[in-house]
Amino acid sequence: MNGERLDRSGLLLNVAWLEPGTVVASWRIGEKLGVGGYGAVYRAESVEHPGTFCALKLFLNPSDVRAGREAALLMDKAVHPNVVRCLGTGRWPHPTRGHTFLALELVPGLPLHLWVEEHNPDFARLAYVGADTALALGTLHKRGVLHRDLKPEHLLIRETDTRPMLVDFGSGDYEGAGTLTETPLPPGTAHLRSPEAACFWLARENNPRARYHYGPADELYALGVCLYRALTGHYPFPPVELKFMLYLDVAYREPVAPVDVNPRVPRAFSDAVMRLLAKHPEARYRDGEETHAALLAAVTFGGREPWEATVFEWDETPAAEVPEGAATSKQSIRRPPPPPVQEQPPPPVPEQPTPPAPPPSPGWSRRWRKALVLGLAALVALLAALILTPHAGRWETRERPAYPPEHPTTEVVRSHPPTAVQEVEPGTKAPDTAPTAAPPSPAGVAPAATPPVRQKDDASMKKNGPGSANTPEQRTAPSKGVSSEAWKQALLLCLLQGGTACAGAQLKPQRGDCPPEALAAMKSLGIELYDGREAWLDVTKPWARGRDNYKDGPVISSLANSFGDLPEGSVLYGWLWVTGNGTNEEGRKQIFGRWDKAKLPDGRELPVCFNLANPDGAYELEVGPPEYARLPRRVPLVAVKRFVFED
Ligand SMILES: Nc1ncnc2c1ncn2[C@@H]1O[C@H](COP(=O)(O)OP(=O)(O)OP(=O)(O)O)[C@@H](O)[C@H]1O
Repeated sequence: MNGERLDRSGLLLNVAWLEPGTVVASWRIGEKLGVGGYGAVYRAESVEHPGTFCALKLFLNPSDVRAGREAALLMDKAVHPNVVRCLGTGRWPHPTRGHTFLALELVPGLPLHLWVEEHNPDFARLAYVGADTALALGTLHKRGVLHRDLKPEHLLIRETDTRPMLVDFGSGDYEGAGTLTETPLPPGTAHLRSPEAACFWLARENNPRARYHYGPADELYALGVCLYRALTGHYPFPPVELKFMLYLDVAYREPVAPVDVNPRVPRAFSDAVMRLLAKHPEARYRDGEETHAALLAAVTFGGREPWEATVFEWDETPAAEVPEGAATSKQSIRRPPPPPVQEQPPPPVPEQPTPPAPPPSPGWSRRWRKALVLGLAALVALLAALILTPHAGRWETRERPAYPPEHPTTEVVRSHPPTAVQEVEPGTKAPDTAPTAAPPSPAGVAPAATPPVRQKDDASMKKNGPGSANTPEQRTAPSKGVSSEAWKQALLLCLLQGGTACAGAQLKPQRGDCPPEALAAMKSLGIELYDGREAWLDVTKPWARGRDNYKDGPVISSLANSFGDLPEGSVLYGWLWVTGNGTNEEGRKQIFGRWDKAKLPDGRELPVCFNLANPDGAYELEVGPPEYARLPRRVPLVAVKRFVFED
């Protein structure tokens, strides 16, 4: 059938319903392979070269800008053995006003989730699929290409060799590409959004100017969701939930570990997926390459038996039900029940000394209250799990502004290489040698401040012996139910991940010199020592109005005004010590805080040494309960050359 006869304008055709035999350019339409929100995909045969097939994707809307974007990516920037190739493109039925079509390499096979449920592969095969996908994503990311809509439906497993093939780059992004949406989040699928994206949306849903910057860490999270779905037959959080509730879950609720949904899953596989699903991007694998290596290592060193098992149990149809004449019984998988909704401990919400600010609208008020209660519930419950030991300390002594020489002559002892420059002063108690819980740092950037020292070993860290649970990749996921052990592990995880919504163990700030790299970085940024600015204390609590409660632990802040060449909005990574620091001479409660890394809006990361303090070095704090501090949203900070605390 000729397209011109179907619609002369070439604009009003419903290309999702083309009859088999319709000729589109030089391709004859066959069976429909799929219809998505933007395009219909058909198996098509070349008219000129019978026996040559392609997957012909026709965009439903002739003026859809995704078409050009997908063609540009598939024919140039995203060319990769794990990405479907584009053989040609054009418009139909009108050569300029018609629907854009892409002739794509035909991938005979099934999307990831259906492939697993149809073929029930062994775990090793699935891990290789995950590893290959991670490596492909890593390569694309290095080229500045992001898929942005990674989901099981867009990961086809090629029938012939089980190679994972990425399809649908219509939402993809690359350097110089324009924006596709006028909403805070870029195009994508709700249940594959990362926690940081969900958090961004929760805070800025109604802000027409807010734009989330989607990055490789979001994509690694989405890969984690795809693998979770493959391993368990379910998503970490039910996609059917209302978007608001789903985003709350994604942002703040720990998913049940795959091994706790499907006990057949090898522990190391489950842990790797949980690491991809970490709430904090820096607790995930650094990139696709690291994810690839981790998955391969898990298979290689994991012992053959668990990896040779099939993902699901086979559910044999009883012989009596096999239709007469059938050669064998039809096998299907037995899918485990969905992840149990993790019980949360009752929220012992502390009294609010200050009345909350008036809400913008009744609807919002209810939402934010719910978010706040959920967040506080998690926070208080997690904190209750650890025994805290108080520690006394004092604010840094101020010195005259002067940059020390690039390489200070002071003798320094690197007691926690490579994370700190720590000065041990005569008569000072040596730092605890217990495992440290430093905020994660990117490779090559040494945090300026000495990592906090745990005063008490966490039981969950000791339990499994050396090397078993003190890094995110080694942690044991919380089991079903809410044993205090599970919460302790969750707490430890949160600490390592840098989630400020999580409570912290009692940690001790240590004195130490600001590392030369940080001093040099601050100098190069034109930041004067002891000069100060302000920061929005907690970017992960966007709903916080007025003051909010803080426990010991990592904090992610953003610069409220430019500081030298450090632009406003730069992200600051730091740590708060709010408990057990005693009171100052006026009886005010003392807290410590410092930031040791800044991430600029252009993605550069630089070590810094910023102290939480106003220019006088003393922080005004309301007197409050001993175990937390009520801190304002906006706090002062000051550039320092040493962190000095008295024991
Ligand atoms: N090259 C291909 N080979 C085989 N099947 C394909 C190919 N490309 C796409 N498909 C099938 O067609 C479906 C729809 O394709 P695609 O996702 O590109 O369309 P879309 O309208 O952009 O979808 P979405 O709404 O998910 O964005 C896919 O999920 C897949 O099952």
